[in-house]
This record gives sequence, structure tokens and C-alpha cells, in this order.
Amino acid sequence: MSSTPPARAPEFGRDALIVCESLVRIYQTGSVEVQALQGLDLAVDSGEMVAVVGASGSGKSTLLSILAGIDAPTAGRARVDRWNLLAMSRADRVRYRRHTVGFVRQQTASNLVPYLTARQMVDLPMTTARTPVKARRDRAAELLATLGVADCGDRRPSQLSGGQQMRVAIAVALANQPRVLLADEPTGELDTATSAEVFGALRDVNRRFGVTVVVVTHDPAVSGQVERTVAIRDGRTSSEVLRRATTNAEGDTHVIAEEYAVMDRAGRVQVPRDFREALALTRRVRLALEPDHVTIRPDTAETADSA
Ligand SMILES: Nc1ncnc2c1ncn2[C@@H]1O[C@H](COP(=O)(O)OP(=O)(O)OP(=O)(O)O)[C@@H](O)[C@H]1O
Repeated sequence: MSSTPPARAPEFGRDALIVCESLVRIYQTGSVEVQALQGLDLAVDSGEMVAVVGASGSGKSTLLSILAGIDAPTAGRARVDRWNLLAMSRADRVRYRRHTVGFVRQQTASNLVPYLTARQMVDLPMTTARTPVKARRDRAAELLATLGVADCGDRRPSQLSGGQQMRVAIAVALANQPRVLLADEPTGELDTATSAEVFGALRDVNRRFGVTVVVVTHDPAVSGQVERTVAIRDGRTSSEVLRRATTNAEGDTHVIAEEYAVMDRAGRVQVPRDFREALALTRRVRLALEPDHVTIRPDTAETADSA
């Protein structure tokens, strides 16, 4: 008797530029084990700009360090472009960090070298990558101009404001034309107006250079400006907000934001706490498949038992 093999689901994130699947990162400090990432799934397409939000300790920085090639995952799958982040040699890691990703840290000063000028700092990664002088000069001028700091080329970090330092840091991160720009709370140390400017600069480089941007932020005003916000809870992606602009008959443009729960590869979905509390959903719930949706109901037997 012949049996048809079950249809295989398409590979998760096959066409994405960044794919994390069931990603785990465990930190061991003495006898204490911290599971910073607990099976995180994430796919980001080329050219997207995505904000990552979540409570302190939820695993955002760990995710970014892994994508930046600074930290290595414990288990799962992580791929950026053609690089498998779980199986990179030391030399691969250097190449990856030099050419594929640019990284901007929260502490503005830690991105910069105190005794170099802005132009020299943008030049440095290109010198390391053996880019010819003329191309280096042109690229540095283009980046400083795009980031609105063309007039700061001869200044050292101490002669720049916090916002200017961050723009220069973004220019440095983009020097070798990476496909991905990662920013860990780039506006965390800045006031509201400067944050908005720096965030606008990130959006500009995303559009102008087509660089894929993943930005970790605590700031709802910042995350509200991107088309996609991914929320991380307890080391997993828990929900996503997608935003799109629509124009009504009067010509007014509105942004519509829709929140989605994220289902992991095993079919697990996290039901938000306010939904659980509103319907007293506890350990056991009743699931039913309807023609175009699934319902989740309280366990009436359990409710009756406890009455
Ligand atoms: N090097 C490390 N050694 C041990 N534990 C760590 C290390 N780095 C992070 N952790 C732990 O892993 C968990 C996730 O940390 P992570 O910094 O990724 O969170 P986060 O969401 O970025 O937090 P925050 O918003 O406060 O920066 C936390 O419990 C943290 O204490």
C-alpha cells in the first residue's frame, strides 16, 4: 500500500534576510542559569525597518548582540543573509561584523573614538576593509551629509551634541555598506526632540540605502513610527503591531495599527493577560475550529466545579 508523505510546511523565513527560529541563549553565572532567549522566532525581510520592544530583561539586547555577531546563541537557528550565526569561524565572524552588519549602541560615547574626528571615524572601518582612498572619501562625505552632520566632519566627539554623536555613530556603522543596521536603544540617552531627529535619521537611511534596520527601543513614540513593532516577552516574540497608512475620501491620511499575537512553530500563542482576566481563562480552555477562525472559551466544567 502506498501512502502519500505529509506535505511539508515551507521553511520558516526562507526568503527573509534575518531569520531566528527557536532561538535559545542561556547565560551561566556560577550555578545560576538565566534563559535570556527561550525559543524566539523572528523573520525580517530585506529593506524592512522593525522596532523591538519589551520590558527590561525580556531579552532584547541579547537578541541584538547575537544578530550583531558579538554573542553566540546556545541553540536554535539564526541566519542573517548567507551567514549561519551558530556555525561561524572566528574569521567568518570578523568578516560578518565588518561587512554584513552595522551596530549602534545606546551609550553614544561608546560608539566613538575620543581622539578621532567624525570623518576619521567614518573612514576607519573602510580602511580596515581596504577600501581605496577615493571611495572612502566619497562615502564618508555622503554619509555625513545624509545624516545631517556634514559640517561636523572635523570635530571630535567632545565637540558634538548627543544627537550629533549618535548620527556620526550611525554613519560609522554604515561605512562598509552593511545589509543590516542594528541599533540598541539609540535614543535612550536623548531628549524627546533629539530622539525624534535621530529616529528620523534612521528612517532616512532605511529608505535611502535600503538597509534593513532593527531598532530596540523603550520609547513608544519611536516604536509608533515604524511599520512593524515586535514585542518580546520572557525571551520570546509575543505580539506584533503592523501599521499602514490609508487615505480617506477627503484625502486625509491616517495610520491604522493592528496588533497580532505571534504563534510559534509548535502552534503556541500567548493570550494577553487582560483577555485571560476578562473571561477568567485559566489552565484549561476550550478550543473550537470555525470555518474561518478559532475560538477559545473558558472551561465551563471547571467554572461549575469551583462554583
Ligand atoms: N552576560 C550576561 N550574563 C548573565 N546574564 C545575562 C547576561 N546578559 C544578559 N543577561 C540576562 O539575560 C536576561 C535578558 O537580558 P537582556 O539584556 O537581553 O534584556 P533587555 O530586554 O535588553 O533588557 P533592558 O531593556 O533592561 O536592556 C536578563 O535576565 C539579564 O539579566
